[in-house]
Amino acid sequence: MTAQMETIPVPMAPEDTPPALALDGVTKHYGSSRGVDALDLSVPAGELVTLIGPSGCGKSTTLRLVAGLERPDAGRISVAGSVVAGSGVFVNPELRRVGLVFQDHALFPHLTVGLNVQFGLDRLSRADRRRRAGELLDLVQLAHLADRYPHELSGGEQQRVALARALAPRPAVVLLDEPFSGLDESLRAQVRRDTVATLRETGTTGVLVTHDQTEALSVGSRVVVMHNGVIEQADVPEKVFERPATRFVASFMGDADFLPARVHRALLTCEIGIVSTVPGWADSDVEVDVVLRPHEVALQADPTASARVSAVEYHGAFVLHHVQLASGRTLRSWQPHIVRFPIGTAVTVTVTAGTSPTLLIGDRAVTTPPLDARRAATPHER
Ligand SMILES: Nc1ncnc2c1ncn2[C@@H]1O[C@H](COP(=O)(O)OP(=O)(O)OP(=O)(O)O)[C@@H](O)[C@H]1O
Repeated sequence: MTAQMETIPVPMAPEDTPPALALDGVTKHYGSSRGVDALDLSVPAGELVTLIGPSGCGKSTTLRLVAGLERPDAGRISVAGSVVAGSGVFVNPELRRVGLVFQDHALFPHLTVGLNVQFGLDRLSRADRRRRAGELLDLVQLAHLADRYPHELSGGEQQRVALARALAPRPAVVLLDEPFSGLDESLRAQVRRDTVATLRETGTTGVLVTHDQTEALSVGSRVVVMHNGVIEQADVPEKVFERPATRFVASFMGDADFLPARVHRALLTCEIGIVSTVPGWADSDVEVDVVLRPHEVALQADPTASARVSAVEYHGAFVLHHVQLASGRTLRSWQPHIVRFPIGTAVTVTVTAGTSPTLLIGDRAVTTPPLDARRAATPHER
């Protein structure tokens, strides 16, 4: 039988549906320390956004502001079209239609699984509470554990209960703060798949905070990269990885090396030679930095080459080679597990065919030549 990949369709909201979550110039400072600054973000209904950035970049502050655990200094937050903070409004957390799932699950230890899931449903009748909790426990396949207490569950089961509890009141948006980081590696991938499937199945809008680049890229229909309290880039995963908007995003989302380079007559060259053509840059002569990722860098043993393998890291399926160029700069190259050049091997370094790398001027990516880089092509170049 042929294996088939199952794709889960993302529910599309009607065009006139307001975003499930909108942040408009949201700012929060703690004394002289910047929590977040002028955040703008719109999350359409049904979308699962991942929020990633280094420690202290403002991820938790963003979630806390949306949940109503902090008040913004400026800006406005709307949930499903209603302002919940800003413009003189502050809606209390329990009235915001925002669900929360934390890393430590934060289940009530003295309540059974069933009662944990019923917790936020106090406006329903007792019978309706039980029915709704039952539906959610069915959804996360834990109905048989409804009478257990949290300490009688595995970490993965506790995480599913926390998700069921967050979804039970039909929130407009669920915030998930590193929900898988307390789970061991073997369980993590399965719980992650189950969680994403549950969110998709229920058409729930989610904002998931993670430290893990692979998780951010594989789970999010959009990835929001934060740095120093601001959003550096918010885009589909392919764009964030393949077309990073800034030097920071290029280096934070995956491995990246940077080499000084020049675009001259639409040819991108750097220390390793011609890298690619750059359509649209025919009239430019400009210094840039080129971003090269290890999977784009090819190596070939060549005793006459000036580059040397300086370190080799075995990663199982692939072997990461560090190569020192004549200038002393280093590039990295992924090789399949059967290729392992000994340290000191002289190698020719090229860029794999079809690569069109990101170019940076200063810390920003550029796709068109800067105006002052246009030059009058000399007659013999025409
Ligand atoms: N209650 C607070 N008082 C003072 N400063 C705070 C407070 N909460 C957060 N900060 C500061 O705001 C900035 C953003 O913190 P935040 O917790 O949002 O970062 P984070 O991206 O969630 O980090 P981590 O990944 O480590 O959890 C940091 O500089 C932090 O020190």
